[in-house]
Amino acid sequence: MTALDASATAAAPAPREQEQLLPRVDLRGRTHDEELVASVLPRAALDVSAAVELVRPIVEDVRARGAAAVREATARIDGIDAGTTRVPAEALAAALADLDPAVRAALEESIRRARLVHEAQRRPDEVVEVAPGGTVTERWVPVRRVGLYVPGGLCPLPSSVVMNVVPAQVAGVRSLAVVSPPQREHGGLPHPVVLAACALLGVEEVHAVGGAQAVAMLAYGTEQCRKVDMVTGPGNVYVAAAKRLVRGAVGIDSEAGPTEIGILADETADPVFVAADLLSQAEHDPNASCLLVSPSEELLDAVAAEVERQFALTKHVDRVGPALRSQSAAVLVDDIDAGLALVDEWAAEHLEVITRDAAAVAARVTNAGAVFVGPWSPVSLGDYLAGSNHVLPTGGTAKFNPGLSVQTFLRGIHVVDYSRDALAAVAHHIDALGGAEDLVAHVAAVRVRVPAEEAGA
Ligand SMILES: NC(=O)c1ccc[n+]([C@@H]2O[C@H](COP(=O)([O-])OP(=O)(O)OC[C@H]3O[C@@H](n4cnc5c(N)ncnc54)[C@H](O)[C@@H]3O)[C@@H](O)[C@H]2O)c1
Ligand SMILES: N[C@H](CO)Cc1c[nH]c[nH+]1
Ligand SMILES: [Zn+2]
Repeated sequence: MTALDASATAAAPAPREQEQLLPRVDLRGRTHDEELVASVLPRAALDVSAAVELVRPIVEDVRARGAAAVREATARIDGIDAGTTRVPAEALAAALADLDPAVRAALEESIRRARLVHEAQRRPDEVVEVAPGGTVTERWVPVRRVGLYVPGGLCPLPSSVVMNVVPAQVAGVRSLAVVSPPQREHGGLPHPVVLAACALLGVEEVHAVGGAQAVAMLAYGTEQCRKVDMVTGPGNVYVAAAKRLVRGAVGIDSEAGPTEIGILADETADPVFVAADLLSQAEHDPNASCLLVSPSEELLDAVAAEVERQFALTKHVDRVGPALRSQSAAVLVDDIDAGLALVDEWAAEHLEVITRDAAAVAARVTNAGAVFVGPWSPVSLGDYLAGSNHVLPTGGTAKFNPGLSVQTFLRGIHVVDYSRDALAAVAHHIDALGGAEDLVAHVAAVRVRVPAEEAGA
């Protein structure tokens, strides 16, 4: 019995038909708590936790044996055996020289808009004078060396070069290494548009390696790639699992795994737009997830018909079909408030709000990687050209993780600078707190500087 069958037995929703695209779930009259959402709205069967055990041997092998293990994993999984992962400088230059001018213009505009948004995220150092002679400065310092993952298994994503590299550069990261899966039809190098995007942004270090072996190579270093301090970027469930495994050895950004779209819509939404947006994100991965939530039965009916119609015309049916059948749903709710509670609990990577007063409804959303307001802000705009970042948390981690930003690459270091008088003014408090914790050496470290017998100390 599936989780959906079980929930149907326990209460209202009808059993899902596995063959149906975007199966319907009726949640009218139900409270949208965590348990209900987990049981009724599935995420992919192969989740990050399950994939961790699958990629652990790859990550451990790379840690132990370095470049030889990377090479063997790449040969076994990607079917490419190359002596080195490093992409030659000439290949980067050639990819840029050969880049289609229309794609170059689009990348340049995408970079320009992303820079505008990400430069606004830069934080100035804050100096706080806590007491006369006593300051604490928060100094924002970039991570020194980062590894940026650019997907390329099912389709190459040059737009993810922009989304990784722009915030890292704006943050002031000095050393960047981009990794992206080797492509058999391109001589074992990453896709030429990925290489061209790197060249356009001035990235010089690119490695032709993908999956868990790429993440492990960055995290532990090999003879061919110097260890990084942080790994960021989106990827499939194996990439997300590997990032979870290396966390601690390096920093990571959020778990930006298989794509998700949630749409909260009412009867004012155009079913053609809604269906197109669901398909647009389902085409990333058979493990992608799509959730439509509405109080309008008429809209759900119209979208169901549109999904069938557009599915018959779409290219990547091998990905869209499983995504829409296995971990997607169209959910009928009582009203927009109930819909908001549901999408907040699901915590989508992307959430579109296509309702009357969409901006006001969107302002009430608390859990989502990014929110898209009204009919003219589809997720595809954010994927490429809005200026927002498309590397976003998935699997419900939007409840506690933000998308990739300039802050991802910065650490706030507190710099404490007190004068003797400022220290003396609080020494009696340190006596009290150090005494309460029975940490006498802490108290002594202050009292050797400002003895208790001094007046005012
Ligand atoms: N959340 C986000 O911000 C975001 C953004 C863009 C893309 N994405 C997601 O990125 C993913 C891209 O996936 P992709 O597969 O096209 O490319 P990918 O580069 O993420 O993964 C490809 C690599 O996975 C490895 N791999 C494949 N099958 C494996 C297996 N069975 N065991 C171990 N390793 C295996 C291979 O080494 C391959 O090189 C999609 O899921 C997409 O939805 C997410
Ligand atoms: N929708 C993806 C994030 O989940 C990002 C992307 C890149 N290219 C197209 N789409
Ligand atoms: Zn997309």
